[in-house]
Amino acid sequence: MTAAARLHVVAGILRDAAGRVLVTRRPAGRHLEGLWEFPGGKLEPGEAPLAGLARELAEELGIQVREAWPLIAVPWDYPERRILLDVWEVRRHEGRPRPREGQALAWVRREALAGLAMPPADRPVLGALALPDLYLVTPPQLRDEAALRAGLEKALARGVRLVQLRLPGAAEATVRRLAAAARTLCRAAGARLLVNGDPALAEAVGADGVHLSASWLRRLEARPLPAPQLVGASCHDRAELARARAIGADFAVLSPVRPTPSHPDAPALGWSRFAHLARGAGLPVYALGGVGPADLARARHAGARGIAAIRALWP
Ligand SMILES: Nc1nc2c([nH]c(=O)n2[C@@H]2O[C@H](COP(=O)(O)OP(=O)(O)OP(=O)(O)O)[C@@H](O)[C@H]2O)c(=O)[nH]1
Ligand SMILES: [Mg+2]
Repeated sequence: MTAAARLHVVAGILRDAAGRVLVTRRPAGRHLEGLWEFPGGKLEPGEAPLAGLARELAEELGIQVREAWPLIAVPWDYPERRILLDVWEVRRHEGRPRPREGQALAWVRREALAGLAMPPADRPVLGALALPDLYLVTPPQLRDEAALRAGLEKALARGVRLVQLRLPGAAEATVRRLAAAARTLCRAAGARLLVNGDPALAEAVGADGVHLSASWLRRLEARPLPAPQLVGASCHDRAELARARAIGADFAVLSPVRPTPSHPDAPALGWSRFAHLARGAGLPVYALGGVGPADLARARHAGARGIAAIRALWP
């Protein structure tokens, strides 16, 4: 069966002023009855996803969607049906959500969603929601511990919550020393630290996970570290994204979106190619390569989970 044969389901993430997320409970007598879900439903034939989302949320909640961007599209096979769960974050809407179909409705803190009984297809959606918008990658030539501390402290103070320590060509002792320093700072700020390279080394230094280079990604048959440790992967094309999803990576970084001084010869994807690849990836994708925080809205409309950067995020 091809992707086109899947039942295309659109669902929306709505937040209240306190940042809590809206979930509704599937009524008795329907598929997966009694489970909590994100409001939404099946697309009608020929309907565009955003139009379908607006229709479903008007029908179920009585609200008007004004702006939304894609979060993640999860292909999922239930024994009785195959779906593409296409989840959007609603940025702006009008009206206060009311249960128009007799369904129970609850606003839940993002951290508490994992404790709800939700359909299994929603697991990757919770993973995407738990990731931050910005992903800092440390500068490749960095070897000095004081410089690392100074840069990291500033970046963390500015709100960075996910950091990749990337030290290409560094000796293992250097990786261990710098990772220990970075780990202390990241922990104190509530940020997660991933180490680029060998998963065993990332685990040994007490990082929160590993970031796989494309060559590590090629070598692995399965996810190298169990959850809740994070596994990220560097990807440049559709095949690498498919591999990242196949081994169960938590997210991918897709590059280069734009030409960068560090990789002047690598052909840039551009936003439309990025959007095309990110859309079908089935896992959260960060945009990397000549992008910065100023590109966040554009990246999110193109289906990115967020932006990853060295220069634009390193103070
Ligand atoms: N809306 C929504 N549907 C989900 C989620 N997760 C998930 O697996 N689904 C599945 O996607 C499909 C949603 O379509 P729907 O809401 O129109 O469900 P339905 O078949 O009960 O509707 P119907 O009674 O009108 O035919 C169902 O199979 C549902 O189990 C989710 O978070 N939100
Ligand atoms: Mg529905």
